[in-house]
Amino acid sequence: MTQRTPLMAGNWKMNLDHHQATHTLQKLAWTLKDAKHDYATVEVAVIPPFTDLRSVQTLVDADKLQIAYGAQDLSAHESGAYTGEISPLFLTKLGVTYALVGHSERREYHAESDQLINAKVKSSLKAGLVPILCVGEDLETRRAAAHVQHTLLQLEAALADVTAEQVRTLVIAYEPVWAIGTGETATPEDAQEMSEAIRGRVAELYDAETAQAVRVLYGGSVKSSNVASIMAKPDVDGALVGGASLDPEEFAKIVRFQSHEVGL
Ligand SMILES: O=C(CO)COP(=O)(O)O
Repeated sequence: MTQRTPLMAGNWKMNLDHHQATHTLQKLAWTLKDAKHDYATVEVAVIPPFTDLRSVQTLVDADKLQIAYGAQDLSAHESGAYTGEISPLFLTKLGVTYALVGHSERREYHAESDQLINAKVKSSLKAGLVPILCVGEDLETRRAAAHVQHTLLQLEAALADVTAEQVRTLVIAYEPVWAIGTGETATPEDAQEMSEAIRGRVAELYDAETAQAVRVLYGGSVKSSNVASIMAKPDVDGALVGGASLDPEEFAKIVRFQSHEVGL
């Protein structure tokens, strides 16, 4: 069985300018250093706004930080007349590791279709970025008990023409829309049900080895007080954290969930 390294990724959304980003990242790095955090046991990533990425890169390089960083979105195209878009190649040039693809806020406010999300998954993989593919249902869909079917359809559409080899490197984030920024968290059982279903569908679409390699994160109101019980579930490999990742001490506690068994 493949050993999957847990990943804690902080999605800053449209918060923190490049000065604030530097301070926040510095504080996160110091807090984790003080706690003697072993990055080989739990990987850490921050996902700042585009305008912060160069400053983040400079700090990571200068202080030789082991914290990875990602982009919140990217273009499906490499270059050309696409005003306002960011090429995946520009991101790799900045040392970016991850790219969020299909976050629910992009799906909702920018009407991103499954087809576009599939194109972005492929453009990030082509550029050598690791997509963090976001899937998840809204409240209405959950109330209708159609959440598993809905989320797996999003998954399948996003993975069209993506090879098993590529999927093994992928991160999938299950983010139920009703739990994002609401303080409402899915139960650990909800997170496990969907993570297991996602892994099961990857096994059907590809093979068991691929399904064992892919990392599945949970996202939606994750805090230091609820992360440990969610991480205790066998198919949950980490968290995509919004609001709580803006506070470096709180985010460090989330990263260090193994050292404080809160909520278990
Ligand atoms: O959307 C999220 C992360 O991408 C979750 O946000 P919150 O942790 O603020 O609910």
